Amino acid sequence: MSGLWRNVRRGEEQNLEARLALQPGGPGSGKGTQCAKIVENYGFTHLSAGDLLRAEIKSGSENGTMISNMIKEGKIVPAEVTIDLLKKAMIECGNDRFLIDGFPRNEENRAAFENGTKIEPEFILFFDCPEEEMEHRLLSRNQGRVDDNIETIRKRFRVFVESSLPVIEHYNLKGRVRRVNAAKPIEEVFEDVKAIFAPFHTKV
Ligand SMILES: Nc1ncnc2c1ncn2[C@@H]1O[C@H](COP(=O)(O)OP(=O)(O)O)[C@@H](O)[C@H]1O
Ligand SMILES: Nc1ccn([C@@H]2O[C@H](COP(=O)(O)OP(=O)(O)O)[C@@H](O)[C@H]2O)c(=O)n1
Ligand SMILES: [Mg+2]
Repeated sequence: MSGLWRNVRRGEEQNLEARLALQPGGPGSGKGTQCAKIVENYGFTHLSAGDLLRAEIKSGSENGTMISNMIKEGKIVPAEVTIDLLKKAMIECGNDRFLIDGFPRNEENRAAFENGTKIEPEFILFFDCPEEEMEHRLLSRNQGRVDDNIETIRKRFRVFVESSLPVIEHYNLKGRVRRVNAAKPIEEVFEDVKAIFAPFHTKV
């Protein structure tokens, strides 16, 4: 599917042919874990919105402090910042199939992305997992993340319910959501994920 990016800074337009799967599931539902397995088996490039934002903080960019504060508070970073990073990553990687993890997380993310690209996602992969299980996983993740503490985790859960679930419902009404029971062991979740990705064939 073709989309048109407008590069605001340079006043240029760039064509981007892309097929997208979006993954807005809850914090700790296993998005990153399953994306890594999908990439091993199918020809998708995994882009994690959270990883791109954390890399932007590390790079010392002018937005770094703002992004860092938002992440510590479990808040959603303004869409233009995240979309700019996604856009760059999509253009640079040269692939045309993307699995975008942790996005869109709210209505602003969704509307800005769709209006900016005119690309309709092929499907939305929704990892459904009880909060209790997600909390347990996040507290045992051990990646040194500033937001994996109980206080921020509770805020992230609230943001998920108030802002991300309505986006999933929006796509559900369009028949685009593929729900996966993410409360099972990793390999069992992947069995269900494989059934969804099977039409995209194995990586060549
Ligand atoms: N199905 C699963 N069962 C148990 N633990 C899991 C499962 N999927 C992921 N995990 C673990 O839970 C933590 C969060 O997983 P991650 O993939 O980072 O989730 P997300 O990206 O959705 O926040 C990690 O430590 C991961 O190893
Ligand atoms: N689309 C996005 C994705 C992440 N984020 C920020 O980055 C944080 C971590 O996102 P993440 O996807 O890496 O977190 P997990 O769900 O993987 O635990 C979020 O809590 C937000 O503060 C954002 O602002 N906008
Ligand atoms: Mg993640």
